[in-house]
Amino acid sequence: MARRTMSVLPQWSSRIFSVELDGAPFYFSTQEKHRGEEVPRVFRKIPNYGRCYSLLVCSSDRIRRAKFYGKLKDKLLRDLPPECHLSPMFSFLPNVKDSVLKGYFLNDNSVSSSPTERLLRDLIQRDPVLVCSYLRGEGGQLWTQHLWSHADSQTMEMSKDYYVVPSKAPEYHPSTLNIINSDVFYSFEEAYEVLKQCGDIIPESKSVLELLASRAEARSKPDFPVIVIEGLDATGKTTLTESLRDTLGACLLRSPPQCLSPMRARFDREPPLIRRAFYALGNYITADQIGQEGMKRPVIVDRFWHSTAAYAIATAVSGAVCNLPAEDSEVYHWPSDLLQPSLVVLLTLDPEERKRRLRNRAQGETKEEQELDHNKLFRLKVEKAYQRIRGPACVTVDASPSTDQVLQEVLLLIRGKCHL
Ligand SMILES: Nc1ncnc2c1ncn2[C@@H]1O[C@H](COP(=O)(O)OP(=O)(O)OP(=O)(O)O)[C@@H](O)[C@H]1O
Ligand SMILES: Nc1ccn([C@@H]2O[C@H](COP(=O)(O)O)[C@@H](O)[C@H]2O)c(=O)n1
Repeated sequence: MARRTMSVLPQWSSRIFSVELDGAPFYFSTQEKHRGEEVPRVFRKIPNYGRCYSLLVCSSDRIRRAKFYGKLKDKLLRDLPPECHLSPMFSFLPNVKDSVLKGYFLNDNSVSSSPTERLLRDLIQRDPVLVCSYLRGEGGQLWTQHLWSHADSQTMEMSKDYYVVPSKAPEYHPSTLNIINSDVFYSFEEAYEVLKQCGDIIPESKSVLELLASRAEARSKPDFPVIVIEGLDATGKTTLTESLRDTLGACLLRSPPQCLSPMRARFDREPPLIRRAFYALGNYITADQIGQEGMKRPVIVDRFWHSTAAYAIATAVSGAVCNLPAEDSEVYHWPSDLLQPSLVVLLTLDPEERKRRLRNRAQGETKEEQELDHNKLFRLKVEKAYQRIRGPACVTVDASPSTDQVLQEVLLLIRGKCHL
């Protein structure tokens, strides 16, 4: 039975595990023989009476994996004894794309191990999750990892035991390895496939697919300039795009487009794989609208692919800004089948002024926007990702002057770049 579990995960012993404590990663790996290595730091922090486990979500069905991972934390927080502490965890093959399994590291300090182990046994029988327990050797000088078998969970028959040993930080932060086609989509087909797979579980997917079925044939490049205005919320995009529309006699479009509004709230509650595919497809609908309107007059677009990619990357990458993929990473490349605007302007604003504008406006914020307010790190990552996207790259404009000054500055840029 243990062999069956291992076949789910080839190269188990080549995997690195990372546990995030207060946003900082602690790495360890496993090996058959112990050669006098130190105990990994994350285990040195476990009190003498503490027990630890790892839970990694693992299924060949990516929708099931995404849905279950989204629910797992709530379930654990609800059902585990209060003395259990959960930390985000990854298991990955160093620098290998798409090799990441996500889950949690569990430190159980409750008196009895029974309630936690009963819950974990239950989980591996019903859900796509791999559980390992970690056993402390005498004197706490050694720890071993035991991968629980799926099938014989009653007796917890173990697969081969491995020693845990410290591991160096990999070149690429593990949270960056699965971004492509899980968080950011680089073609219509890839995003479309995700929503197609959700048809049975999310009825709204069918409505989106129906809208996409009536997409206009791909057109040639619009005759008129296409100008995208990007920026965090309350940086002045609506104000500026409306003024540009009036000044230039342009058509104003947005992404996601109006026709997706009835489905948006539902997709905002879905895990990143599904939510991001929805926004990616929204860009293609907007692109079709741009294609039509751009033959008649200039087009101004309120958010487009920069927003989709920047928010997705910033959410996917955990920890510090330096964990973002490097500037030359393919993660920041524009999808080859998506219309390229003539100019992308990124409005930036001092955080305090942005907060002041948000307070004055006092509208409902999405969860992600509240996160921007509370989490400085997230905001910095979104801004950095915006600035790294290429093909086209964005031109940054300081949005703190008066509305008219910002308008004049952007008009100058448009006239310089687009000959309007
Ligand atoms: N240059 C400016 N100076 C002062 N206030 C501004 C300026 N531009 C916009 N505002 C005000 O800031 C608030 C946010 O502006 P706006 O709604 O245009 O931002 P937004 O980027 O479209 O936000 P969201 O993405 O959340 O829709 C509004 O109350 C608006 O009147
Ligand atoms: N092209 C887009 C536009 C938006 N998003 C996501 O929506 C949120 C912000 O939208 P607002 O309408 O409130 O400005 C933000 O959380 C983005 O994740 C997107 O992905 N792509």
